[in-house]
Amino acid sequence: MTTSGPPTAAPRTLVELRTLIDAIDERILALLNERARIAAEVGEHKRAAQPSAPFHVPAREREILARLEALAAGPFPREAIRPVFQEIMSACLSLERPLRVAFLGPEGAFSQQAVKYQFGLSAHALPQRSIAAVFHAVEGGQTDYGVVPVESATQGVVDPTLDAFLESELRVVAEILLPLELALLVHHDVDRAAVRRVYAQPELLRQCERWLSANLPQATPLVASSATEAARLAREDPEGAAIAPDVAARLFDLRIAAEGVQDAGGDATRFWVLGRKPSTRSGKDRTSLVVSVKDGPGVLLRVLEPLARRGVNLTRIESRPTGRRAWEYAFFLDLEGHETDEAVAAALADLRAVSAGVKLLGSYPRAEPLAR
Ligand SMILES: O=C(O)C(=O)C[C@]1(C(=O)O)C=C[C@@H](O)C=C1
Repeated sequence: MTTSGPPTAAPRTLVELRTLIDAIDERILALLNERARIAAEVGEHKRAAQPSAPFHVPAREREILARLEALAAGPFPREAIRPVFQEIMSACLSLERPLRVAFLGPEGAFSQQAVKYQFGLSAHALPQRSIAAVFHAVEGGQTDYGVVPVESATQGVVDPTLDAFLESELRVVAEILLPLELALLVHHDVDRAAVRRVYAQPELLRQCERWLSANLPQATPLVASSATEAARLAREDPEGAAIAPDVAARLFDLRIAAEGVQDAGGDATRFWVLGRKPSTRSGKDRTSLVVSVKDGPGVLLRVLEPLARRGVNLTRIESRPTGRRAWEYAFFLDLEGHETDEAVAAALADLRAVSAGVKLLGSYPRAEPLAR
């Protein structure tokens, strides 16, 4: 039997398809240049109209990202929209005035990954020696923002961050949740089988135990003080390797021999972004605060009761001595909602009435954990 009908188009060849992609990329690039010219003009406008107006406008960026994600119709993956446009906005902003962000160094530390994730590659990330130094850089205006860990897989709750807040007027303006992504870093010319020693920070070593015994049974694990120190030690040991974030490979001229070497999934590090001005309401916010109380019977109840009464959801509570007065304790709380929400504002007023003091650390958009 013969079939008749319109001839079906022959599938396009690989060369044809790549030629089409080249032409589309050129159109995208032309559009990016057009966007960048407009952003530079926005910058001139800000400089002329209101010299003190912020160049970085997180609320506008969130609005752009939310609008584009809502428009997602595929096949371009929805989850790729945020990183692509975050990078575009970071690059456009660098034409207005590059953002300066202090982070807990050294170069290659997890906090630097958090800076890259939140502010894009065009931001100037400036490493600081301590959490206190990050606070000082933002307080003194040397940087626009600071990024510090607040709960980490390696340290649990990061005490110096919470303690620094007791003495600072800075605000938490955003939170960042990064999955713990660890890599095995080796020398360029060395095969994984030739590794004799693996350097790692103790908690990171614990997180990779099963992977190491299955994949590098011949290597002796050795403890380092940090992930970057592990990479430095591996660099100096011809038969050494390190467990570290992959960014450390470039900094220490090592090769990524394996990625995702941690055993358990879903472990995330939480960072706070410090700023000088409060963050505006996004509708999906978290509020962090410190409540100081004199020790005595029922103190915890006194702190929790106003929240329960106002229907405010508590997502975390930590207690520690304030170090200022004997038997004075500080409770660090995370609540759902923004400080300007009616229920949260009422609960804060109630807390002020029943405690020795309430210090608001900030209300900021809640971050969802990133998919691996
Ligand atoms: O709308 C602005 O105020 C801009 O500066 C433009 C722009 C963007 O690229 O869209 C850049 C940086 C700001 O953080 C927000 C948005």
